[in-house]
Amino acid sequence: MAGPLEGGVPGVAGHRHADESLLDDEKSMLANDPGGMLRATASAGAQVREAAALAAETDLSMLADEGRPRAVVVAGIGTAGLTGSILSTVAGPRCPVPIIGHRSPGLPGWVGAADVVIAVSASGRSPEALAAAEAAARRGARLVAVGNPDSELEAMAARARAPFFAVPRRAPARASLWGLAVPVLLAARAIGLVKVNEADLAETATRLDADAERCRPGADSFVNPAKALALSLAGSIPIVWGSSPLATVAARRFADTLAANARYPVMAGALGEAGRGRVGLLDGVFGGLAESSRDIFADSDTEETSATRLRLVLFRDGGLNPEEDADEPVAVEERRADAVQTLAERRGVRCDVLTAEGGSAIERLASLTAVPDFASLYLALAHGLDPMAVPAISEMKELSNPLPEGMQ
Ligand SMILES: O=P(O)(O)OC[C@H]1O[C@](O)(CO)[C@@H](O)[C@@H]1O
Repeated sequence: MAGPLEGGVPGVAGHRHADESLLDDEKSMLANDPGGMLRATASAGAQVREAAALAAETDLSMLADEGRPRAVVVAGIGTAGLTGSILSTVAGPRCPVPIIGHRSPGLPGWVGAADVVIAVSASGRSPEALAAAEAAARRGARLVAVGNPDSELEAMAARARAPFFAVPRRAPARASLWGLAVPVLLAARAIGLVKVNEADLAETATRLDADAERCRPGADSFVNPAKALALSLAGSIPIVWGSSPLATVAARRFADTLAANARYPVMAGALGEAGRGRVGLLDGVFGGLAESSRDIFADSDTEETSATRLRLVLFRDGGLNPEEDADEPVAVEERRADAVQTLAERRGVRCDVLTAEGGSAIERLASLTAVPDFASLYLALAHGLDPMAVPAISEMKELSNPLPEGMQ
């Protein structure tokens, strides 16, 4: 096994090869996760409950009173930005109002008084969310803000007399997905765009709790689906495809957490789109060609057996009310998912399948994010990486942000 990187970039340390034994000992795993990402991820169910309680205390009457908006813009970056995709998929294709995710500072030029802007930022200070909130207030759009209490975003919402969901920041944004997403959904519910009810939220929270229990650090790999998924992806280039729009949101989320926590390069997207192009990867040097040149009797250190390979992760979603809810018949999505599994099998590319469960869109989404979230943490830990501190993100901020005045 390769040792930690030496003499490299400060703060960049870890093992080139995943070490399964690092996932055996709960105590040392927790020590290797000093920022508490495992604990924060296990709080997903509690985040749903807390956000639902928060919404009950937030006065959203100003949103509801002004009736249906022309469009809803969800502004934010990273995990905050993903909440826009979540809202869009929960609202479904029959939603009468366009829902637009906006991930750069400010707002599109057409946004005005007829629209609703939901500005989301876990820290309450991303330039993307702040500039959107400021532009929304200036242009007279209805504004709702979601983020850290006592932040610039809260102050901006107060100045604009806009509702603010104060989501306490206890972990990095990527471990706070549910705390950010639920207020966005409940703001959209107040304007009649989604049908999330209290039972859906309670069932989603219960499911997230149950998955956190199955994926707990003390559970061994053979009973812990997240450790098993992490080890199955170790050393590979994962491809994550979603069979439906909802499953695709979960696939993109997995790509984000695998990249930020485990620092793995991932390709993710909709299977429908992939089937017209990217599915060709299965035939290429990391796919079928790598598998066909593998010598199963060779020493495991030889180039042939240790070559980087693709691993397919397929998120399947049978759909809930296919006739009413989807543009594409579920049977088509299912046939496509069966087909890609056959393609992978024919080429010897390993495929892990996760199937959505639950009675509402939000619960089905949760059922496709819980195990993968934990898997991204276990993959980081198996490589000796701290899943929280990402030197490249801090360095990127440092190098790209201008120095404060007087320090140039
Ligand atoms: O939700 P925030 O605090 O606005 O941060 C936006 C994004 O920026 C990061 O903090 C990285 O700088 C991500 O982790 C996060 O999703």
